[in-house]
Amino acid sequence: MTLARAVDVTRRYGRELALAGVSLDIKPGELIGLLGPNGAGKSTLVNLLVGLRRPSSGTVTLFGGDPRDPARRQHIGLTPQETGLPATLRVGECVDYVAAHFDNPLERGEVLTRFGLDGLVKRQTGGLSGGQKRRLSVALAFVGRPRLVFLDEPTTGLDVEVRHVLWEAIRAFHAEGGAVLLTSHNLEEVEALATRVVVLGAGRVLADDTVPAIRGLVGVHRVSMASTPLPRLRGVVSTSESDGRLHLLTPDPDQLVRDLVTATVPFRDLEIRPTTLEEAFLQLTAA
Ligand SMILES: Nc1ncnc2c1ncn2[C@@H]1O[C@H](COP(=O)(O)OP(=O)(O)OP(=O)(O)O)[C@@H](O)[C@H]1O
Repeated sequence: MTLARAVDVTRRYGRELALAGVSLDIKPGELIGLLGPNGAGKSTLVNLLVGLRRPSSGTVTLFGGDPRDPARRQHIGLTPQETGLPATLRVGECVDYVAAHFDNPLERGEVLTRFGLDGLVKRQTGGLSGGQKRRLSVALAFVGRPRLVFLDEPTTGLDVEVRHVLWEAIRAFHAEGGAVLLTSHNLEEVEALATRVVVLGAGRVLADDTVPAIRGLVGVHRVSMASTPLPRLRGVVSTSESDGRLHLLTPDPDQLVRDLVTATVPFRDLEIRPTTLEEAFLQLTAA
């Protein structure tokens, strides 16, 4: 069963082609990280899936029907990239207002506890900090007990502590069986949360797989060491230096280590690890 589906979707804004033939299925229990550089088309894809915009061609379905049908939207939650909260409304009133749109909403107290907003129930939203406002905006997506939640850059601009509160709430929803599509520029976030990663670049899907598989697509390892300058070595695709250590990317780390030994390079503290999602992402989107 598919919760949301885009089939060969394009979307134009005038001459701008924001999506150029994108297909995506979201199934129950998935937590999908939608990654891509600025302007890749992430928000456009989210807006099509939730029925805020229509595709120029291709089809989009939500719970098997038209995403613009309010009955289909009863089962989704959404936090757009930019949200506004009525400044004079209190936090508790905001939750109650959203809850009034649903048949079986979460308890107000439960929503506030999950998102670390206890104690703010009587505070007007205009007086909240940026992090508190964002937590409330994300919390409101969960009020109607959705089956599928769309979060467009939920943690951008938040400090580590607040980000982790949101991560825990998203994880708890997912653990209870909820599905999530999350766009993010924070690769650590996608690596920490997502069961599946979709990489968009210039309006196309560049990769769609698990985090380890996306890393594997790039097929390089990072070999790091403390060392004096190195001789030329075979198979090194990039070299960088930080904190007195050299970092080499190579598809064959075993051969590289053999070559280092043969060349009697005086290395120390050798470390070999698979590519991070960030390294894979940079290579995929640079192509
Ligand atoms: N309302 C609009 N009118 C005209 N062009 C638009 C509109 N919305 C988006 N675009 C263009 O479509 C392309 C995709 O934009 P979109 O916002 O979907 O990308 P994104 O991946 O979400 O970017 P970001 O990470 O910066 O939020 C961009 O080139 C953008 O300028």
